[in-house]
Amino acid sequence: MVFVNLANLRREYSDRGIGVTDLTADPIEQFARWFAELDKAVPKSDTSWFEPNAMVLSTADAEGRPCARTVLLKRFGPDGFAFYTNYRSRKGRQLAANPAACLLFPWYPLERQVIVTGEIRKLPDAESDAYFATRPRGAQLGAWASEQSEVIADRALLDERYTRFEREFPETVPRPPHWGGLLLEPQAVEFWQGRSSRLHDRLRYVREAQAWRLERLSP
Ligand SMILES: Cc1cc2nc3c(=O)[nH]c(=O)nc-3n(C[C@H](O)[C@H](O)[C@H](O)COP(=O)(O)O)c2cc1C
Ligand SMILES: Cc1ncc(COP(=O)(O)O)c(C=O)c1O
Repeated sequence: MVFVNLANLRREYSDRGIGVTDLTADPIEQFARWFAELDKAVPKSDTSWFEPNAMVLSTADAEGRPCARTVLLKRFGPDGFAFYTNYRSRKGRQLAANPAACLLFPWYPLERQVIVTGEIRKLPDAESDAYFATRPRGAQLGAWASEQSEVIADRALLDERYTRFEREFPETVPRPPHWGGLLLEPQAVEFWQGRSSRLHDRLRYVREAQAWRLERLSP
């Protein structure tokens, strides 16, 4: 039996604070600033396996049971945060029943996290088509081969399906109708900056009728 005590794993965070006046009026602009800082700060060597656009997507089923997984952010702007997936996957089915969701960006290299909550809707087919066309052929065929989130008896079945679709689509691979983009429209965006003595800064934008309200949360 394994028992591992991790109580001694502890880091003290630096005191790179954020104040209300440091932030832009619009959370998407603020997100763009932090994203640019992260991109600059993180080395792009092969040995540093860090995906700056990776985010943890949390969803819940109709009964409110939560689950989470990593997905890649593919664009963000005034309308929200977009990623691509299989609409028939577990997350796809959950979101069809309950569009409420949360995105968490674990930007530990800068002692930061950003948490976005809101509702998710499908991107227009034309946008999904355009994005799908930019993916490498292997990933395009993979989207056909994988019945994402279903139990499979054997890895070989996946490879067989891949080969079958490789033959079916010798040239252009069309986008599977069950694969495409989802957009989270933010209702609240929290920017978290680690500080000493666990007295971190947390500043949250909350959407109101005309503008965003900015509030400070206790750490
Ligand atoms: C770094 C990373 C990036 C990922 N990006 C995506 C993605 O953009 N879209 C996706 O469907 N799955 C992505 N995955 C796989 C998901 O984490 C997950 O296993 C899959 O979507 C099935 O989730 P579900 O069963 O909850 O629907 C990624 C995994 C990792 C570790
Ligand atoms: C299953 C799956 N779908 C989609 C993506 C992200 O899209 P793309 O492959 O176009 O980067 C990933 C990225 O890891 C993935 O694992």
